[in-house]
Amino acid sequence: MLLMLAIALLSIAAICSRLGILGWILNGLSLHIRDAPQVGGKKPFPSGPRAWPIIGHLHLLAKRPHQIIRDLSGKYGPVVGLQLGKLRAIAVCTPATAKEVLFTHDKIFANRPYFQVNEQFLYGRDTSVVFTSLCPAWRRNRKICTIALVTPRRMQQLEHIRSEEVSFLLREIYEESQGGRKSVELGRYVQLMTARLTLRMINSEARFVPGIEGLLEMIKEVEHEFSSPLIGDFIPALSFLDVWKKIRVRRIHRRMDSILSALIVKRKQAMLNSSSSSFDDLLEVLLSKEANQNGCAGSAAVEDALTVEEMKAILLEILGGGIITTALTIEWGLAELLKHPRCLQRLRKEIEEALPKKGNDLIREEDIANVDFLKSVVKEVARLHPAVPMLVPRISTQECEIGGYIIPPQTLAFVNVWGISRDESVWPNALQFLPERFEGKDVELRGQHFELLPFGSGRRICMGLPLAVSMVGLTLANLIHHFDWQLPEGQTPETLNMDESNGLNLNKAVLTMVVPKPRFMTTIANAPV
Ligand code: HEM
Repeated sequence: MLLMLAIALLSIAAICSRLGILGWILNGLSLHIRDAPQVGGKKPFPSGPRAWPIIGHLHLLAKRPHQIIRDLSGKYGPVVGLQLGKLRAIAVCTPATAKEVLFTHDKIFANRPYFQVNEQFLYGRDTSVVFTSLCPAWRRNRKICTIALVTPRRMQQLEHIRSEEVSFLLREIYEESQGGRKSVELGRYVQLMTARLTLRMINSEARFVPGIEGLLEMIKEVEHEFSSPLIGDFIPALSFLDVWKKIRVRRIHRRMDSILSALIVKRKQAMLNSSSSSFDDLLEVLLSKEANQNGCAGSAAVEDALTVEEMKAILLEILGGGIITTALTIEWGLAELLKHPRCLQRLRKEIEEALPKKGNDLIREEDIANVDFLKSVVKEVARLHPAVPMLVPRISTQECEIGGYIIPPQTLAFVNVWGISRDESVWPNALQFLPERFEGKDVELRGQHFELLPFGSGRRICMGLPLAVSMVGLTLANLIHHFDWQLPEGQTPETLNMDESNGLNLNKAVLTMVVPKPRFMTTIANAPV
């Protein structure tokens, strides 16, 4: 995981300590990052736990770092200081310090750190959105994607795709469970749905493209590699340990590249063949900005033109950024509702009361726009199970002050939104699933409330937020309206496993197996394929 380095070094350490050598040396050499004396009332750098020689705290990030950082913050306070090989880092763990990073010093922390894996997957530096530094290319790419995918107007235009995909999900679950006779792995079908949806927004012709399972698996492989930077990024002298990972990344990248290249070539051909038709998707928008030999795109300025590599990098990030995160949130959401049948019943009742004609039709977004309890459920799921628990890391460009500490430039910053959500002093009964806590409260997911930040905040806030929130609400509403959910034999709501597994995203450790008993046979049987 995050650091193969830690594993490699720990294995070396394990072997050596068996020989009785290294354990002794490391123990003697380990450092404590301590509060240095205050200068003018400010403290130079936040304290942290003992750092190992060379690797510092890299080993702490190897497994569920958000949990480890939360525990450390209990001991070291709202800002934990870390040393990750050659890089200094802070992890902020309270709404006030998160606000300082994401709002007060938004511009200073609006850059992403550079890792070699990103450069390899994304065809160079600053080619896309998520891992691009704060530069004109980032602004341009983010604007292109926002306009093509998630402005209010675009959300409205693409509503039919979201509905069709939810409808298809209902039918697929129905069929796979043989009409409610056997259990299904919910997360898998939800991931396939979000994958199909994203692919259709990128390529409107992709509706019946086979091989979505293969693409999903590849995206998971890409994400897995992204989640563990190379050792050389932190300790250049040890970059020889990266050799296998580099080979693996090159292989996956080549496979992914051939898919993206084929997509672009096919579309260019289709655009040549049909001068009039409009594809109305992200691919079309990107290709309309393709740079010609002079580096321009039609009449657009040079800086507005995109190279083919930039297009592929953007496509890869949109595929990688939205599919798993949205699916995980839906899966955690249904699992919480199954664990809390009272909430499920209340939600079902309030949805049904809001429907224009009760019965078996697919629920549309407009039907549930005013169901406040659904909004509360979505917020509560995102609070307890933020799919990206420590946001995407930022890096500072100037010296600034966080939590009374002076933070030098080039410091990595993690915002532990998972930890903030589970802090009893911020959220009473923090570990309980209580959607009611949002009733009558003006707390939204859009990054203005620093106690609730599953999508981040500031200029680097999640670009896909409106899409993600709509899909989570729409899917949960339809799943509980169209099915009665039973747990497989021997399981009860109380024993439903809610453990987290390891990884960049907040995956469930144990698959959610459920038996969906259809409530209205006709809708599901007639759902479009
Ligand atoms: C429940 C689903 C999702 C969650 C929890 C989520 C979460 C996040 C988080 C935490 C960030 C980093 C924010 C920060 O650094 O402050 C982010 C960035 C981003 N997300 Fe999402 N995301 C989700 C869905 C999506 C979807 C559906 C898309 C695209 C269609 C998307 C596209 C992006 C992009 C492009 C960025 C980079 C923004 C930038 O750096 O300027 N996300 N997301």
